[in-house]
Amino acid sequence: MLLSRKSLTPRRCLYLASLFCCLVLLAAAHWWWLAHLPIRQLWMPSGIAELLVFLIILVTLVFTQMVDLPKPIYLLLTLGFSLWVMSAGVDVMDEITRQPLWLATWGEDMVRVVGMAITALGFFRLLEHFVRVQGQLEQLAHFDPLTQLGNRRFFQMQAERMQDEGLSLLMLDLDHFKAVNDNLGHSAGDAVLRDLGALLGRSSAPGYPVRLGGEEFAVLLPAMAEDELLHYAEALRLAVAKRLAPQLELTVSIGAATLLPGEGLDGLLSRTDKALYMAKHGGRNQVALAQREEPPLWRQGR
Ligand SMILES: Nc1nc2c(ncn2[C@@H]2O[C@H](COP(=O)(O)OP(=O)(O)OP(=O)(O)O)[C@@H](O)[C@H]2O)c(=O)[nH]1
Repeated sequence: MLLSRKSLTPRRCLYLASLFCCLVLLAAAHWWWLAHLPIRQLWMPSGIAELLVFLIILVTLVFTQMVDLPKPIYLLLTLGFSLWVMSAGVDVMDEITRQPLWLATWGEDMVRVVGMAITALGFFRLLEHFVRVQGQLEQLAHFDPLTQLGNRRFFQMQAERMQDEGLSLLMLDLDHFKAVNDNLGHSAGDAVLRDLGALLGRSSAPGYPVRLGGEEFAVLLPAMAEDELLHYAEALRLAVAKRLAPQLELTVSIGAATLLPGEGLDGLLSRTDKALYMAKHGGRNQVALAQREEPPLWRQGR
């Protein structure tokens, strides 16, 4: 929850209590020291409007104390609202008793201008903070933290976006990756996945490489003819065999498919997945092209 009483720490309560005391002192000063000046009516429309302004700023200040904000933003908003609420208090008092000019000028106008300026600065900082946090959330929601590639959600969004124009899909799965983890440890396995992500990022233009999960990756491509798609996938397979941790001699199996007329994304995914399965069971380190009715065409890569 945005507003939480937990944020209202004893220190913040003490601060609010001090501010309340200042406001009471301000009212008392007007009552006793300025009582000789002509008394005005608070219950005129302008008086009620000023009372409302005072209350709105006061309530906003209290709410500010109930939100967990970065400290510099919290301090700016609290200082700005405090000055502003004091000036609004002086403004309300002005409706009860006439004030000397110095008080109306310095206690009201100047303090209000400074308070509003500091509050505005606090709000700019707050907006900057929200935009930054929004970017971070977007990154977390759509990108895989290990490889920095898009994740499954990004894949789904991007595939839906490209669907109308037609699209081709490659699904890639590292061969015998478990052995890397088992022999060299999980962090070595992570490093391999990171390197594969970087390699796909460099080699997948004009496609969108994503990590679907584990050691399974995909590349979304604009629709390609079968020959072209095979050629592209083959180049990617060779790039992995040649450049991904050469000392480990890692390879990748690839399933490839192009969206057929009237076919949905689920159909495309299922065909590509089957083609990948066939590539694995055909001996790995190869590309298999999926077709609608017929069994996959094989392309031996060794
Ligand atoms: N280091 C690391 N390993 C992962 C991650 N996600 C999944 N794995 C590992 O990936 C391995 C996948 O193993 P398998 O499904 O047996 O596949 P494989 O060993 O590549 O064998 P084939 O796919 O049949 O060639 C498992 O050991 C998982 O623990 C990850 O984020 N980091």
